[in-house]
Amino acid sequence: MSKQMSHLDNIPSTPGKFKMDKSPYIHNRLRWHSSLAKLTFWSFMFLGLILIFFFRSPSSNPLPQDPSRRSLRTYNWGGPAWEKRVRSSARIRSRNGISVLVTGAAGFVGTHVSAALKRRGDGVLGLDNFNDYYDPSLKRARQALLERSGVFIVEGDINDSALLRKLFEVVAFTHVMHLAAQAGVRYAMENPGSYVHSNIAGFVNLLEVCKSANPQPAIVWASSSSVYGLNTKVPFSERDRTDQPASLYAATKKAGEEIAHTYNHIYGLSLTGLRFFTVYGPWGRPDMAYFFFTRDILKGKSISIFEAANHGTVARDFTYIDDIVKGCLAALDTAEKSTGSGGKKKGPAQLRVFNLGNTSPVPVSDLVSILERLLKVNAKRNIMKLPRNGDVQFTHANISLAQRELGYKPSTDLQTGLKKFVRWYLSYYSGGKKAAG
Ligand SMILES: O=C(O)[C@H]1O[C@H](OP(=O)(O)OP(=O)(O)OC[C@H]2O[C@@H](n3ccc(=O)[nH]c3=O)[C@H](O)[C@@H]2O)[C@H](O)[C@@H](O)[C@H]1O
Repeated sequence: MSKQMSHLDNIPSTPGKFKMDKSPYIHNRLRWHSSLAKLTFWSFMFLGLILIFFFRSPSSNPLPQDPSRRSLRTYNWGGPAWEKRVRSSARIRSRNGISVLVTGAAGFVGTHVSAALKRRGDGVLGLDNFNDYYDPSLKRARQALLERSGVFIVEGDINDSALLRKLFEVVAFTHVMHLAAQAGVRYAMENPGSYVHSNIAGFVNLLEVCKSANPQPAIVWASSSSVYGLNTKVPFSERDRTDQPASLYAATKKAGEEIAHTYNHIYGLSLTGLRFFTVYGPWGRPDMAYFFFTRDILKGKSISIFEAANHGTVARDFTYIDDIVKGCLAALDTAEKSTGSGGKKKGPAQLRVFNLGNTSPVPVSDLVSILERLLKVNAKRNIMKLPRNGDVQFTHANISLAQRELGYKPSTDLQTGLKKFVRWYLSYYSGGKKAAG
């Protein structure tokens, strides 16, 4: 040890100043003491700086940035007043009505579906964790909208088994409309954990509680067009292969479909997966292209429009929210009862998957042209190669199965749907509200 010390000590700090002392041992000891004092001083300074940084850092906020950590937030639920609100919101107010737990109720599709169910007299209880994947104030505004129509949204996470069990204790839900998920194709590369947390762990947790509920509810849930991945056969049919996902988001939705199969097979849960195709409309998601293109065109910022190799067109089967809502309600109305009870299967149960698309793909550049006309502003177009981050070149739904079984018949073209979106956007973000992001 001392050998090593003197060796380190003898290395000159400044070249040319090296001089051997007559008493190297004493000299080295003095230098060692002063180094130790310096080291202690700087260590304290460093520690102090770390502490200051830690306490001032935004990551010590109660709402951290990482969604998987965000969902570890504790929520306040329970108590007689809370139970009363839950019961009242879930109370059926029409003959033959159903009582539905809607997860992700403050989300885009969740808000529209909850409002539609409530309008026709069904009992609706919302559940949402209000995470900040995108502007939470938009979720709060949707919550306020639902509140006015008598829908209560419980604040909590689908990973919280105690909360879910409590909800089923208070209300014997006939159906669950499961729309809570980590959405977005490209964000999966930034935060893969949040997809596993919500789309896989959260879904399994929900199914675990549903399988043990008595009676078991029938479950309709959001899968995605992205499960078709690299499939090139068009239009995409439910019979086509879905084993080549192009993003982790798609892989977690595909996993969800397999998990649904398992719970149907073992526990007799009635399960219907809906493969949504790029849903858009008023109260939409700010992370989606039509939404942030609108914001950026209005701000005069350039937008990136993706194109495939050799100037290939990138297109989406954009589907208007009202059509999707009709598909969701039809799926709930045609869902058969689950067959199990007390966690045991009593007989075979219904297992379905449907495409809910518009069956009329539109190139992204045409979407931009429509927005330009509606906004009366020319977009600053920046044509870019389709990045390799999960995007696929095109989507196109074959909807004949949904047509046959659900009476699903989309009726809104992109021009009409975007007109409604733009009208909402302009009114929502006027009056002091700022565009998200
Ligand atoms: O159907 C689904 O299951 C998914 O639909 C949606 O995914 P996508 O179809 O990828 O929608 P979205 O991001 O709006 O991009 C639209 C188009 O704009 C192109 N695009 C995108 C961004 C950009 O900067 N430039 C661009 O050209 C882009 O290449 C694409 O062609 C949902 O977000 C997703 O959660 C999931 O529900």
